[in-house]
Amino acid sequence: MSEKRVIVLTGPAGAGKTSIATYLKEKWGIPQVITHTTRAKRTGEVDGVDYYFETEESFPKNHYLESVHYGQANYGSSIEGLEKAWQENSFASIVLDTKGAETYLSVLKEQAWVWYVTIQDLDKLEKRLVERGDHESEVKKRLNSAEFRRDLTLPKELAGHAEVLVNDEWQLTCQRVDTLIKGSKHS
Ligand SMILES: Nc1nc2c(ncn2[C@@H]2O[C@H](COP(=O)(O)OP(=O)(O)O)[C@@H](O)[C@H]2O)c(=O)[nH]1
Ligand SMILES: Nc1ncnc2c1ncn2[C@@H]1O[C@H](COP(=O)(O)OP(=O)(O)O)[C@@H](O)[C@H]1O
Repeated sequence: MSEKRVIVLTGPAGAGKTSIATYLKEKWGIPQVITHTTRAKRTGEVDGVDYYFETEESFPKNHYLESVHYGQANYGSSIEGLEKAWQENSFASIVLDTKGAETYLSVLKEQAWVWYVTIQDLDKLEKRLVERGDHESEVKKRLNSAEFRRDLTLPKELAGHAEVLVNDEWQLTCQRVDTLIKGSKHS
């Protein structure tokens, strides 16, 4: 398969988008497009690996395919970041909020393969964020943000254009991911 494609992982915070992006890299060698953000680095996060961490001054200097304000911070995905991942592999992944996913779909059309990641019991998202090590005050702000609440449901613009992955049981999610990837290689 030579045509370039990008798996767009979207859905609410804590649903498992980053975990799936890591699995795609480790199991399938699918590189992640690194995006830019002005939010503070969390413990364990590495600049250039998890995000390019930017200041309010440096953030506007990049060339964005799309950018959003999410919670308290700015986030943006650059054309250069996408090209860099595509140089490594014709298949890449990117983690975006649903607004970014809509933009990616409208710009890249069938090159964007949207996966909406969610869980059945949405009340469990808070527990996952706390267990991930996020500061409790940050978790509260995140859960109260309009963007978080918006991303709890699949937007109508993405309905019919997205795979829905219910990430309750990690092993089952891995099996679903494997099935999707194997299927894509025959299409
Ligand atoms: N549109 C868009 N969303 C992004 C970008 N980078 C990250 N996001 C999304 O921004 C939201 C907040 O990300 P983050 O602060 O890492 O928190 P998390 O969702 O709790 O892991 C998530 O929904 C990410 O998918 C980007 O470049 N563009
Ligand atoms: N199926 C699962 N069951 C329980 N915990 C999970 C599952 N998938 C991911 N997690 C954990 O939940 C937390 C949030 O996952 P993460 O991938 O960071 O979500 P997101 O990128 O969507 O915000 C992490 O600590 C992760 O290890």
